[in-house]
Amino acid sequence: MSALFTPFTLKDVTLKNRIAVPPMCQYSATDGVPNDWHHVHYTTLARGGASLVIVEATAVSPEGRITPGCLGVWNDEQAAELAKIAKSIKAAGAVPGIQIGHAGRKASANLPWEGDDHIAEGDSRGWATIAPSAVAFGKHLPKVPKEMTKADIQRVMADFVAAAKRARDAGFEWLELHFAHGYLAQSFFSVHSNTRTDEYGGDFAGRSRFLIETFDAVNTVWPKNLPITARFGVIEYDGRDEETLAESIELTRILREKGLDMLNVSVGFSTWEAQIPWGAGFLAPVSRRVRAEAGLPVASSWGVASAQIAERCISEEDMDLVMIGRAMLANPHYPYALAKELGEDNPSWVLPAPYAHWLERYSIS
Ligand SMILES: C=C(C(=O)O)c1ccccc1
Repeated sequence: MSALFTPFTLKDVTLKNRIAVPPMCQYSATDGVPNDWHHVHYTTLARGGASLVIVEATAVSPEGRITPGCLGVWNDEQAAELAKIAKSIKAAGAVPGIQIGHAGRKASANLPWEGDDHIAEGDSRGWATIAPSAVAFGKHLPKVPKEMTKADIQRVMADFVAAAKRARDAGFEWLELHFAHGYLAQSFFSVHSNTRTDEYGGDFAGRSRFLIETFDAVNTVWPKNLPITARFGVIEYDGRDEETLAESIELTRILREKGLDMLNVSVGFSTWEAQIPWGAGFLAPVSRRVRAEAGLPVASSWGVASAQIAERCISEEDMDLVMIGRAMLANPHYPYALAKELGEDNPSWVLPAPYAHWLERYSIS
Protein backbone atom coordinates (compact mmCIF):
# COMPACT_ATOMS: atom_id res chain seq x y z
CA MET A 1 0.00 0.00 0.00
CA SER A 2 1.45 3.36 -0.99
CA ALA A 3 1.09 6.43 1.20
CA LEU A 4 -0.51 8.26 -1.72
CA PHE A 5 -3.49 5.89 -1.71
CA THR A 6 -4.33 6.14 1.97
CA PRO A 7 -7.41 7.99 3.18
CA PHE A 8 -7.28 11.40 4.83
CA THR A 9 -9.92 12.84 7.14
CA LEU A 10 -10.61 16.48 7.98
CA LYS A 11 -13.66 17.03 10.18
CA ASP A 12 -16.55 15.00 8.69
CA VAL A 13 -14.90 14.66 5.28
CA THR A 14 -12.79 11.60 4.44
CA LEU A 15 -10.82 11.66 1.22
CA LYS A 16 -10.25 8.22 -0.33
CA ASN A 17 -6.67 9.09 -1.29
CA ARG A 18 -4.16 11.97 -1.09
CA ILE A 19 -4.64 13.17 -4.67
CA ALA A 20 -6.52 16.44 -5.12
CA VAL A 21 -7.21 18.51 -8.21
CA PRO A 22 -6.38 22.15 -7.47
CA PRO A 23 -8.42 25.05 -8.79
CA MET A 24 -7.42 25.87 -12.36
CA CYS A 25 -9.21 28.72 -14.10
CA GLN A 26 -10.96 27.70 -17.32
CA TYR A 27 -11.77 31.28 -18.44
CA SER A 28 -14.83 29.84 -20.19
CA ALA A 29 -17.80 31.49 -18.47
CA THR A 30 -20.09 34.31 -19.51
CA ASP A 31 -21.19 36.67 -16.76
CA GLY A 32 -19.68 34.22 -14.28
CA VAL A 33 -22.21 31.48 -15.08
CA PRO A 34 -20.94 27.87 -15.47
CA ASN A 35 -21.85 26.23 -18.80
CA ASP A 36 -21.42 22.87 -20.51
CA TRP A 37 -17.66 23.33 -20.58
CA HIS A 38 -17.51 23.45 -16.78
CA HIS A 39 -20.03 20.64 -16.29
CA VAL A 40 -18.10 18.24 -18.52
CA HIS A 41 -14.69 19.46 -17.27
CA TYR A 42 -15.38 18.90 -13.59
CA THR A 43 -17.29 15.65 -14.04
CA THR A 44 -14.44 14.28 -16.14
CA LEU A 45 -11.85 15.23 -13.53
CA ALA A 46 -13.97 13.75 -10.74
CA ARG A 47 -14.31 10.41 -12.57
CA GLY A 48 -10.51 10.13 -12.81
CA GLY A 49 -9.83 8.86 -9.31
CA ALA A 50 -8.79 11.99 -7.43
CA SER A 51 -10.33 12.23 -3.95
CA LEU A 52 -11.03 15.98 -4.07
CA VAL A 53 -11.80 18.27 -6.99
CA ILE A 54 -11.66 21.99 -6.24
CA VAL A 55 -13.56 24.24 -8.63
CA GLU A 56 -11.47 27.08 -10.05
CA ALA A 57 -11.15 30.60 -8.62
CA THR A 58 -14.77 31.71 -8.38
CA ALA A 59 -15.22 35.44 -7.95
CA VAL A 60 -17.18 36.85 -5.01
CA SER A 61 -18.21 39.85 -7.13
CA PRO A 62 -18.13 40.92 -10.80
CA GLU A 63 -15.09 43.15 -10.21
CA GLY A 64 -13.35 40.25 -8.48
CA ARG A 65 -12.95 38.20 -11.63
CA ILE A 66 -9.50 37.86 -13.18
CA THR A 67 -10.99 37.93 -16.68
CA PRO A 68 -14.50 38.28 -18.17
CA GLY A 69 -14.37 34.48 -18.62
CA CYS A 70 -14.06 33.67 -14.92
CA LEU A 71 -16.70 32.01 -12.78
CA GLY A 72 -18.65 33.89 -10.15
CA VAL A 73 -20.79 33.05 -7.15
CA TRP A 74 -22.38 36.42 -6.54
CA ASN A 75 -25.85 35.53 -7.75
CA ASP A 76 -28.39 32.71 -7.61
CA GLU A 77 -28.11 31.81 -11.31
CA GLN A 78 -24.41 31.05 -10.87
CA ALA A 79 -25.07 29.17 -7.64
CA ALA A 80 -27.69 26.98 -9.30
CA GLU A 81 -25.23 25.85 -11.99
CA LEU A 82 -22.47 25.40 -9.41
CA ALA A 83 -24.82 23.15 -7.43
CA LYS A 84 -25.07 20.85 -10.45
CA ILE A 85 -21.28 20.72 -10.61
CA ALA A 86 -20.97 19.93 -6.91
CA LYS A 87 -23.53 17.13 -7.32
CA SER A 88 -21.71 15.71 -10.35
CA ILE A 89 -18.33 15.72 -8.62
CA LYS A 90 -19.82 13.90 -5.63
CA ALA A 91 -21.69 11.39 -7.81
CA ALA A 92 -18.42 10.60 -9.57
CA GLY A 93 -16.78 9.64 -6.28
CA ALA A 94 -14.82 12.76 -5.33
CA VAL A 95 -15.41 15.44 -2.71
CA PRO A 96 -16.59 18.73 -4.25
CA GLY A 97 -14.53 21.75 -3.30
CA ILE A 98 -14.59 25.35 -4.45
CA GLN A 99 -12.15 28.24 -4.27
CA ILE A 100 -13.64 31.71 -3.76
CA GLY A 101 -11.62 34.86 -4.33
CA HIS A 102 -11.19 38.39 -5.58
CA ALA A 103 -8.53 39.24 -8.17
CA GLY A 104 -7.84 42.77 -6.88
CA ARG A 105 -5.34 44.67 -9.00
CA LYS A 106 -4.90 41.68 -11.34
CA ALA A 107 -8.58 41.85 -12.37
CA SER A 108 -9.97 43.10 -15.67
CA ALA A 109 -7.50 41.07 -17.75
CA ASN A 110 -7.70 39.40 -21.15
CA LEU A 111 -7.85 35.62 -21.31
CA PRO A 112 -4.33 34.11 -21.08
CA TRP A 113 -4.45 32.99 -24.71
CA GLU A 114 -5.77 36.41 -25.78
CA GLY A 115 -2.99 38.53 -24.29
CA ASP A 116 -2.96 37.73 -20.55
CA ASP A 117 -2.74 41.49 -20.03
CA HIS A 118 -5.06 44.14 -18.70
CA ILE A 119 -7.99 44.95 -20.96
CA ALA A 120 -7.20 48.29 -22.57
CA GLU A 121 -8.71 51.47 -21.15
CA GLY A 122 -11.87 52.32 -23.08
CA ASP A 123 -12.55 48.69 -23.97
CA SER A 124 -16.08 48.06 -22.71
CA ARG A 125 -15.15 44.52 -21.63
CA GLY A 126 -12.97 45.89 -18.84
CA TRP A 127 -13.75 47.40 -15.47
CA ALA A 128 -12.19 49.55 -12.73
CA THR A 129 -10.00 47.58 -10.33
CA ILE A 130 -9.53 47.92 -6.57
CA ALA A 131 -6.66 47.03 -4.27
CA PRO A 132 -5.13 47.89 -0.88
CA SER A 133 -3.14 50.67 -2.53
CA ALA A 134 -3.02 52.53 -5.84
CA VAL A 135 0.00 50.45 -6.89
CA ALA A 136 -0.07 48.60 -10.21
CA PHE A 137 1.41 45.10 -10.55
CA GLY A 138 3.31 46.32 -13.62
CA LYS A 139 4.53 44.72 -16.88
CA HIS A 140 1.54 43.11 -18.58
CA LEU A 141 -0.78 44.33 -15.78
CA PRO A 142 -0.09 48.10 -15.70
CA LYS A 143 -3.57 49.29 -14.65
CA VAL A 144 -3.41 51.41 -11.48
CA PRO A 145 -6.14 50.21 -9.08
CA LYS A 146 -8.26 52.44 -6.86
CA GLU A 147 -7.13 52.35 -3.24
CA MET A 148 -9.89 50.65 -1.26
CA THR A 149 -11.75 52.68 1.30
CA LYS A 150 -12.80 51.11 4.60
CA ALA A 151 -16.27 50.82 3.06
CA ASP A 152 -14.79 48.93 0.09
CA ILE A 153 -13.01 46.58 2.50
CA GLN A 154 -16.19 45.89 4.43
CA ARG A 155 -18.15 45.37 1.20
CA VAL A 156 -15.63 42.86 -0.18
CA MET A 157 -15.59 40.95 3.09
CA ALA A 158 -19.38 40.80 2.95
CA ASP A 159 -19.09 39.52 -0.62
CA PHE A 160 -16.83 36.71 0.62
CA VAL A 161 -19.40 35.79 3.26
CA ALA A 162 -22.27 35.80 0.75
CA ALA A 163 -20.17 33.68 -1.61
CA ALA A 164 -19.40 31.15 1.13
CA LYS A 165 -23.11 30.88 1.96
CA ARG A 166 -23.96 30.21 -1.69
CA ALA A 167 -21.17 27.64 -1.96
CA ARG A 168 -22.43 25.95 1.20
CA ASP A 169 -26.00 25.93 -0.04
CA ALA A 170 -24.85 24.66 -3.45
CA GLY A 171 -23.52 21.50 -1.80
CA PHE A 172 -19.78 22.10 -1.74
CA GLU A 173 -18.11 20.26 1.13
CA TRP A 174 -14.62 21.86 1.01
CA LEU A 175 -14.00 25.62 0.91
CA GLU A 176 -10.73 27.23 -0.15
CA LEU A 177 -10.23 30.94 0.32
CA HIS A 178 -8.02 32.36 -2.41
CA PHE A 179 -5.31 34.09 -0.40
CA ALA A 180 -2.57 33.47 -2.99
CA HIS A 181 -1.10 34.42 -6.37
CA GLY A 182 -1.03 38.21 -6.02
CA TYR A 183 -4.81 38.54 -5.93
CA LEU A 184 -6.62 40.79 -3.50
CA ALA A 185 -6.01 39.00 -0.19
CA GLN A 186 -2.39 38.25 -1.01
CA SER A 187 -1.93 41.86 -2.06
CA PHE A 188 -2.97 43.05 1.38
CA PHE A 189 -0.27 40.81 2.91
CA SER A 190 2.52 41.67 0.47
CA VAL A 191 4.85 44.63 0.93
CA HIS A 192 5.01 44.78 -2.87
CA SER A 193 1.40 45.90 -3.10
CA ASN A 194 0.24 47.23 0.26
CA THR A 195 1.52 50.71 1.14
CA ARG A 196 -1.42 51.65 3.35
CA THR A 197 -0.75 53.61 6.54
CA ASP A 198 -3.99 52.71 8.30
CA GLU A 199 -4.84 49.54 10.24
CA TYR A 200 -4.95 47.48 7.02
CA GLY A 201 -1.32 48.14 6.17
CA GLY A 202 2.14 48.79 7.52
CA ASP A 203 3.43 46.12 9.92
CA PHE A 204 2.69 42.39 9.95
CA ALA A 205 -0.51 42.87 11.94
CA GLY A 206 -1.77 45.53 9.55
CA ARG A 207 -0.98 43.57 6.41
CA SER A 208 -2.58 40.45 7.90
CA ARG A 209 -5.79 42.12 9.07
CA PHE A 210 -7.80 41.77 5.84
CA LEU A 211 -6.97 38.05 5.60
CA ILE A 212 -7.76 37.39 9.26
CA GLU A 213 -11.00 39.38 9.27
CA THR A 214 -12.13 37.79 6.01
CA PHE A 215 -11.38 34.33 7.39
CA ASP A 216 -13.23 35.08 10.61
CA ALA A 217 -16.26 36.41 8.72
CA VAL A 218 -16.45 33.44 6.37
CA ASN A 219 -15.89 31.01 9.24
CA THR A 220 -19.07 32.22 10.91
CA VAL A 221 -21.18 30.88 8.01
CA TRP A 222 -19.20 27.84 6.86
CA PRO A 223 -20.46 24.58 8.43
CA LYS A 224 -18.32 23.55 11.41
CA ASN A 225 -18.23 19.94 10.22
CA LEU A 226 -16.72 20.77 6.81
CA PRO A 227 -13.12 21.81 6.04
CA ILE A 228 -12.38 25.52 5.66
CA THR A 229 -9.01 26.01 3.99
CA ALA A 230 -6.96 28.66 2.23
CA ARG A 231 -4.50 28.75 -0.65
CA PHE A 232 -1.76 31.19 0.40
CA GLY A 233 1.50 32.37 -1.15
CA VAL A 234 3.97 31.83 1.69
CA ILE A 235 7.02 32.78 -0.34
CA GLU A 236 7.71 35.29 -3.13
CA TYR A 237 11.22 34.36 -4.35
CA ASP A 238 11.97 38.09 -4.32
CA GLY A 239 15.15 38.11 -2.26
CA ARG A 240 13.40 38.46 1.12
CA ASP A 241 12.16 34.88 1.42
CA GLU A 242 13.12 34.26 5.04
CA GLU A 243 11.20 37.33 6.22
CA THR A 244 8.18 36.42 4.09
CA LEU A 245 8.22 32.78 5.22
CA ALA A 246 8.48 33.75 8.88
CA GLU A 247 5.52 36.14 8.58
CA SER A 248 3.53 33.66 6.51
CA ILE A 249 4.02 30.91 9.08
CA GLU A 250 3.00 33.27 11.87
CA LEU A 251 -0.16 34.26 9.99
CA THR A 252 -0.90 30.59 9.31
CA ARG A 253 -0.58 29.84 13.03
CA ILE A 254 -3.06 32.63 13.81
CA LEU A 255 -5.52 31.33 11.22
CA ARG A 256 -5.09 27.79 12.54
CA GLU A 257 -5.99 28.99 16.03
CA LYS A 258 -9.07 30.63 14.53
CA GLY A 259 -10.17 27.41 12.81
CA LEU A 260 -8.27 27.07 9.53
CA ASP A 261 -8.23 23.34 8.80
CA MET A 262 -5.59 23.17 6.07
CA LEU A 263 -3.26 25.47 4.15
CA ASN A 264 -2.70 24.95 0.45
CA VAL A 265 0.88 26.20 0.21
CA SER A 266 1.70 28.22 -2.88
CA VAL A 267 3.69 31.16 -4.19
CA GLY A 268 2.79 34.83 -3.72
CA PHE A 269 3.19 35.97 -7.34
CA SER A 270 3.09 39.54 -6.00
CA THR A 271 5.93 40.82 -8.16
CA TRP A 272 6.85 40.17 -11.76
CA GLU A 273 10.51 40.29 -10.72
CA ALA A 274 10.24 37.03 -8.74
CA GLN A 275 12.94 34.43 -9.48
CA ILE A 276 10.86 31.28 -9.07
CA PRO A 277 12.98 28.06 -9.06
CA TRP A 278 10.52 26.12 -11.23
CA GLY A 279 11.15 22.40 -11.08
CA ALA A 280 9.63 19.05 -10.15
CA GLY A 281 8.12 19.36 -6.67
CA PHE A 282 10.08 22.53 -5.96
CA LEU A 283 7.69 23.71 -3.24
CA ALA A 284 7.84 20.47 -1.21
CA PRO A 285 10.57 21.69 1.18
CA VAL A 286 8.62 24.92 1.76
CA SER A 287 5.44 22.95 2.34
CA ARG A 288 7.30 20.68 4.79
CA ARG A 289 8.49 23.69 6.80
CA VAL A 290 5.06 25.32 6.93
CA ARG A 291 3.47 22.02 7.99
CA ALA A 292 6.01 21.55 10.78
CA GLU A 293 6.20 25.14 12.06
CA ALA A 294 2.57 26.21 11.66
CA GLY A 295 1.34 22.88 13.00
CA LEU A 296 -1.53 22.10 10.64
CA PRO A 297 -2.21 19.84 7.64
CA VAL A 298 -0.98 21.25 4.34
CA ALA A 299 -1.44 20.61 0.67
CA SER A 300 0.81 21.88 -2.06
CA SER A 301 1.30 21.72 -5.78
CA TRP A 302 3.56 22.75 -8.65
CA GLY A 303 5.41 20.08 -10.53
CA VAL A 304 4.05 17.05 -8.68
CA ALA A 305 3.96 15.10 -11.92
CA SER A 306 5.43 11.68 -11.25
CA ALA A 307 4.49 8.74 -9.06
CA GLN A 308 7.79 8.98 -7.23
CA ILE A 309 7.41 12.67 -6.37
CA ALA A 310 3.77 12.31 -5.39
CA GLU A 311 4.49 9.30 -3.19
CA ARG A 312 7.53 10.95 -1.59
CA CYS A 313 5.61 14.14 -0.77
CA ILE A 314 3.16 12.10 1.29
CA SER A 315 5.39 9.32 2.68
CA GLU A 316 8.02 11.83 3.84
CA GLU A 317 5.32 14.14 5.23
CA ASP A 318 6.15 17.17 3.11
CA MET A 319 2.39 17.55 2.77
CA ASP A 320 -0.85 15.73 3.52
CA LEU A 321 -2.45 16.16 0.07
CA VAL A 322 -0.78 16.57 -3.29
CA MET A 323 -2.50 19.00 -5.62
CA ILE A 324 -2.01 17.61 -9.14
CA GLY A 325 -3.26 20.07 -11.74
CA ARG A 326 -1.71 20.10 -15.17
CA ALA A 327 -1.01 16.35 -15.19
CA MET A 328 -4.74 15.85 -14.61
CA LEU A 329 -5.61 18.10 -17.55
CA ALA A 330 -3.24 16.04 -19.68
CA ASN A 331 -4.73 12.77 -18.41
CA PRO A 332 -7.86 13.01 -16.22
CA HIS A 333 -7.37 9.34 -15.30
CA TYR A 334 -3.84 10.03 -14.03
CA PRO A 335 -4.62 8.58 -10.56
CA TYR A 336 -5.20 5.23 -12.30
CA ALA A 337 -1.72 5.44 -13.85
CA LEU A 338 -0.27 6.39 -10.45
CA ALA A 339 -2.01 3.42 -8.78
CA LYS A 340 -0.59 1.02 -11.36
CA GLU A 341 2.92 2.47 -11.12
CA LEU A 342 2.89 2.34 -7.32
CA GLY A 343 1.70 -1.27 -7.33
CA GLU A 344 -1.70 -0.71 -5.74
CA ASP A 345 -3.99 -3.76 -5.57
CA ASN A 346 -6.76 -3.65 -8.19
CA PRO A 347 -5.64 -0.28 -9.59
CA SER A 348 -8.57 -0.11 -12.00
CA TRP A 349 -10.91 0.40 -9.06
CA VAL A 350 -9.43 3.85 -8.54
CA LEU A 351 -11.82 4.59 -11.41
CA PRO A 352 -15.64 4.32 -11.30
CA ALA A 353 -17.09 0.81 -11.58
CA PRO A 354 -18.26 1.15 -15.22
CA TYR A 355 -14.62 1.75 -16.20
CA ALA A 356 -12.95 -0.56 -13.66
CA HIS A 357 -15.14 -3.48 -14.71
CA TRP A 358 -13.89 -3.44 -18.27
CA LEU A 359 -10.30 -2.69 -17.35
CA GLU A 360 -10.17 -5.63 -14.94
CA ARG A 361 -12.27 -8.24 -16.72
CA TYR A 362 -10.48 -8.33 -20.04
CA SER A 363 -7.07 -7.33 -18.76
CA ILE A 364 -4.54 -8.40 -21.35
CA SER A 365 -1.39 -7.16 -19.65
C1 LIG B 1 -5.17 31.77 -12.41
C2 LIG B 1 -4.56 31.52 -11.27
C3 LIG B 1 -5.35 31.31 -10.03
O1 LIG B 1 -6.58 31.24 -10.13
O2 LIG B 1 -4.75 31.21 -8.94
C4 LIG B 1 -3.11 31.41 -11.16
C5 LIG B 1 -2.33 32.54 -11.21
C6 LIG B 1 -0.95 32.43 -11.10
C7 LIG B 1 -0.36 31.19 -10.99
C8 LIG B 1 -1.17 30.06 -10.95
C9 LIG B 1 -2.55 30.16 -11.02
